[in-house]
Amino acid sequence: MLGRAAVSPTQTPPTTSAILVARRSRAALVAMVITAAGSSEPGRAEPQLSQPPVTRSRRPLPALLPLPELCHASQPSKDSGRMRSSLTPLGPPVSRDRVIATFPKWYTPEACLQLREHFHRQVSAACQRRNTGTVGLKLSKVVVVGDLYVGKTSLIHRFCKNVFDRDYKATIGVDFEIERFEIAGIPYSLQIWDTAGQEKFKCIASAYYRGAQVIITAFDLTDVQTLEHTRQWLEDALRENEAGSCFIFLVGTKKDLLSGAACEQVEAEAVHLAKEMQAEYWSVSAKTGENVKAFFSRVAALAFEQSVLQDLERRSSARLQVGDGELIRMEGSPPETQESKRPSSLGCC
Ligand SMILES: Nc1nc2c(ncn2[C@@H]2O[C@H](COP(=O)(O)OP(=O)(O)OP(=O)(O)O)[C@@H](O)[C@H]2O)c(=O)[nH]1
Repeated sequence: MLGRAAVSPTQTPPTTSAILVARRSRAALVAMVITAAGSSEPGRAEPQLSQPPVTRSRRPLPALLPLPELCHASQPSKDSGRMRSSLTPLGPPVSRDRVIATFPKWYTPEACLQLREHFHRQVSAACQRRNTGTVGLKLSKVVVVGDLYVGKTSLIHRFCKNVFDRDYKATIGVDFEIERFEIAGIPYSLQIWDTAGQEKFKCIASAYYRGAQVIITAFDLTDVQTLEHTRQWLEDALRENEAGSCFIFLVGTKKDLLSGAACEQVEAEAVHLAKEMQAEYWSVSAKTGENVKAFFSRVAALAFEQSVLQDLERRSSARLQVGDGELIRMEGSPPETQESKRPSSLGCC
């Protein structure tokens, strides 16, 4: 399991800024920066819920800081249903259900970031020519935020591990999973960050918002207050990122708990808010798995397209045409600045 520390609640946890390096069960090597949240002890946080009854088993998790290059090289090797991409000679094969050949569709056209049904023309051409630069080596950061108990962890676990746990274990600080895809024949990875919804861990979690390519704001379809809070969650996440640099998704969870009519009513409200937030809207259920794979495929495809377009743009702007048309390649253009530019052709946030 990536992003989870094997620290028992009974163990005395390391104090502020103690850095551990551990070998994870999925052979990931990560550096874990453990920081105490206020006066609360990492790994011993008691979920503070005003509402639902909870199982008091805890997720003894400190904040985790991955080393992207190590994480990328240390993916889980599940045996079944894998395809080996010709472009990933070093990594294990990508699971069949992570292969995206056609552009995944939106949930509702009323609140969607991209109405196209096909990959961007330039992106398709670049993929066909295998001219996608360093995109295949990139880990795109996805940050999931929202109130406690809305089902952020459950959503990620349903997608990454195909499991659902009825018991609530509060996330302490942050946690992450890495999912590898093959999109239009090109390897691509998402680093999906699960953040704590509890107020007292917000200071830890917010330290990990920076550099997000995708922000997922989650709310519970059965609790309208959590929808109202998404605005604030988004604001906090955007504060740590460059304006216009992130794809934003608004996701209603626990769809299985609502009847069709009740769901439609909340969805109408959520779609309205999504438009204001310039977000794409989805309703999902981690319990039944409804829409979970389709949703993350959409996230991966949009992030991939953006990465390819940015890479093409970065490479073309690094060339200066001179004299009789000879090209000079400029080395060392600042990658951060270039990376953070959203291509206008994507037409989103
Ligand atoms: N019926 C149903 N229950 C769900 C669903 N998703 C999550 N839950 C339940 O809701 C509770 C909270 O889920 P979590 O995924 O732990 O919530 P969280 O948002 O990660 O909470 P924090 O880590 O505290 O921020 C758990 O008891 C889950 O079993 C769903 O799709 N359907």
